[in-house]
Amino acid sequence: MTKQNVVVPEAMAISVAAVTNSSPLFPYPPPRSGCGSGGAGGVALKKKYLSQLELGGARMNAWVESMKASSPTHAKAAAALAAAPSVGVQDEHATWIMRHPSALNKFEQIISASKGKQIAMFLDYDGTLSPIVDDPDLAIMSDAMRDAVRNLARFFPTAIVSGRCRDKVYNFVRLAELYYAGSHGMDIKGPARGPRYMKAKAKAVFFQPAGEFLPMIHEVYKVLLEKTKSTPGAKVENNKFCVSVHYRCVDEKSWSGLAEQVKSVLKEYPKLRLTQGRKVLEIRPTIKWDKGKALEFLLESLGFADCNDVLPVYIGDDRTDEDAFKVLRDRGQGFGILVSKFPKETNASYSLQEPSEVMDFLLRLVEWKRLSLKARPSV
Ligand SMILES: O=P(O)(O)OC[C@H]1O[C@H](O[C@H]2O[C@H](CO)[C@@H](O)[C@H](O)[C@H]2O)[C@H](O)[C@@H](O)[C@@H]1O
Repeated sequence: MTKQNVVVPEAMAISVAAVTNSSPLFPYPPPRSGCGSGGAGGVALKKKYLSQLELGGARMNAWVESMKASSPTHAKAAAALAAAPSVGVQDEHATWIMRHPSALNKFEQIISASKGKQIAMFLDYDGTLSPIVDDPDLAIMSDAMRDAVRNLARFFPTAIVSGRCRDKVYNFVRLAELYYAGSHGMDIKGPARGPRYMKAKAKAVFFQPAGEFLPMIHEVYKVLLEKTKSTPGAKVENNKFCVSVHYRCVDEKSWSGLAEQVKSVLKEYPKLRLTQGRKVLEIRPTIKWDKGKALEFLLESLGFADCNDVLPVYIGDDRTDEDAFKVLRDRGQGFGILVSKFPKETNASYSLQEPSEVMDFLLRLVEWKRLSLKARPSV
């Protein structure tokens, strides 16, 4: 195993929480953020765990623990919460909600922060605009959600930022007026014409920072298809600049075998790395590009580089969205909104429980904008 394709920090942090059961928070660390590492105790745990990982044998366990923890819907995680003293759990939940209040409850606060600024919307797809389902090909977005997003884009520049390849996510969303960043931001394309309200500010957008990896990703996709076909329920998805290996429908007993299969393939590709999403292993180029970088790139393309008159709002449910939440937090600009029913460590400022709440939030934004335009004195 070469160094390039080991993603110790994410897997390790997840596993520490999962293995030690030190907190009723669902194990969902923001990658590379250092946030929620648990102070000195957390560092000690990480060190201890790192040495376990270095023992080699434990490394696979770490991956499997991490895979188990990768979706808050995991039955055992839910059972663990149910078994924990309910007062403690409730306290933890209340504390978490205080730190990441509902974006619906704090709508006025969000709006008042947007005074004099153009709101720009960034939306993840799976788990945010469409509910999580077993078959990735059936993650259909409702017509009502599509209408909400269509109306949103009439007032605010709107981008979909997804781990799926751009064509696939476009086929689900089917709104030509949006910006799309597929393959975790490695394939960005804007609409033929920028939004009218952006005047001449917005530039034409097309950017593929991982172009040179295309043949390699395609090859790895084919190898993984072959390699994993002995694992019932495993599904390999070609996302153009990255590959997803789904294990949502794989028997838990086979997870470690599947992780082993994937890692044995990756040994041959030191320029690729492995990350995790919700019951999915993601294989992607080692380039320093993620949803956070895509967000910055889009803001610049929209004419908002180094300027204060924009309020970016990013809504997402997954670990990969943490890169974008962190960018907003570091810039001290705009807000991240995490979609989750359960407390998770996050760089987001606000929370929403599920896609239906995301839709309510988008509808309220549209309604607020309509009313504020109506209330404007005519010149
Ligand atoms: O960034 P996203 O738009 O959230 O994409 C992340 C991955 O989403 C999809 O997988 C997830 O949703 C599936 C459908 O609900 C679910 O079956 C799977 O378990 C989830 O991981 C998509 O299929 C992946 O390619 C994306 O990378």
